[in-house]
Amino acid sequence: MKIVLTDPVLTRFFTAELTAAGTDGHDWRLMAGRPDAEVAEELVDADVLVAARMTPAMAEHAERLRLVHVTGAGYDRIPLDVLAPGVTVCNTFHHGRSIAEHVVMVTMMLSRRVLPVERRFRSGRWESVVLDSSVPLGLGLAGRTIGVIGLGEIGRQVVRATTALGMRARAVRRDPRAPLPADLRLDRVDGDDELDALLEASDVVVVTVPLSAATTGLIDADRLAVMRPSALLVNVARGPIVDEDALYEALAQRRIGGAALDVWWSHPKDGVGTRGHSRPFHTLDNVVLTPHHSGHTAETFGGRAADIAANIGRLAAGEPLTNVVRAGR
Ligand SMILES: NC(=O)C1=CN([C@@H]2O[C@H](COP(=O)(O)OP(=O)(O)OC[C@H]3O[C@@H](n4cnc5c(N)ncnc54)[C@H](O)[C@@H]3O)[C@@H](O)[C@H]2O)C=CC1
Ligand SMILES: O=C(O)C(=O)CO
Repeated sequence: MKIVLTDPVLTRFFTAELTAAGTDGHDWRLMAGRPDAEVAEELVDADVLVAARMTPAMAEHAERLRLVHVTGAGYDRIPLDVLAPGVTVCNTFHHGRSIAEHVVMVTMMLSRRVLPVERRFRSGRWESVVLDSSVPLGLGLAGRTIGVIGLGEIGRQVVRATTALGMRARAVRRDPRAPLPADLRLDRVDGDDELDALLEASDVVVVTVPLSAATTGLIDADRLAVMRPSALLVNVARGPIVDEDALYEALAQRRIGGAALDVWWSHPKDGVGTRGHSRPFHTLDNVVLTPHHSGHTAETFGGRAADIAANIGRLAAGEPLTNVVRAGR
């Protein structure tokens, strides 16, 4: 099979793992960082694309394609409506713990004012930041409430990690009655129509739902207005789930306590700029900003490479694939 790989992280660290595990002998084309037009040309006679993103032009001309293996969980950047009906789309997981650890880290950075304290200390000022009336006193996490929007791979690991620190957790999910693992210590699980109640009650709100028509702009000005003035918003899912202008205004006017943003409204490859945002979030001191970095660990990518290799082996052997998000007809 001809397999086109465009994911730069998998290419850098896991090419050997991908090309082993029952997939030897295939014709791998490593195209990370190459222009979209070149990738599209390479896909004309390819069997498999392993990628985080695919343009409609790539999909239009990929006539031999049988499988698009997304290298992450979200497949919002795969043009399902343009892909031929025979193409199967699979995704991968293994990121839940790494992202939950990131959520704990950035929540603590915000609640304990790590960035302003560290910046002052670097500039040679030892005196306690708490004596500066412009910097609110740090807050501990134990006993505070974390509100998790979505209870999939990430949401569940966030609940496990934060309740282990003594936080109280509540969540909204589409079907609040569906069974959940018994070890999840949740005070309350509501349907997604109870989102406002979660926002009102939470000290930390974590966004972990996929991007879809239903979740675009889910956290808008009205929803931000419901949040507590000290509340922190952590978005590790996708940028457009939160309204960019409304969030910037809420942070700049200190109507919420702070935000940790790992995901953005635009992506460098889309040609919209390299910061991922059009409002100056990088000038605010109540934010922690990371470039889609929350899942970047050896554990995440090692697990993903193994899953993708195994699925390619199954495809070659004519066996059923795992993690199918759209079955080719
Ligand atoms: N920052 C990063 O590096 C990463 C970001 N992501 C993003 O996070 C999203 C979630 O990832 P996982 O938890 O692994 O996916 P998942 O598929 O395991 O869980 C998503 C959950 O959200 C629920 N959901 C969907 N719409 C909802 C709504 N309107 N209200 C409440 N719940 C809703 C689903 O039923 C599901 O339980 C992905 O789709 C992706 O966009 C995923 C992995 C890494
Ligand atoms: O898995 C995903 O959806 C990501 O965003 C990147 O790992």
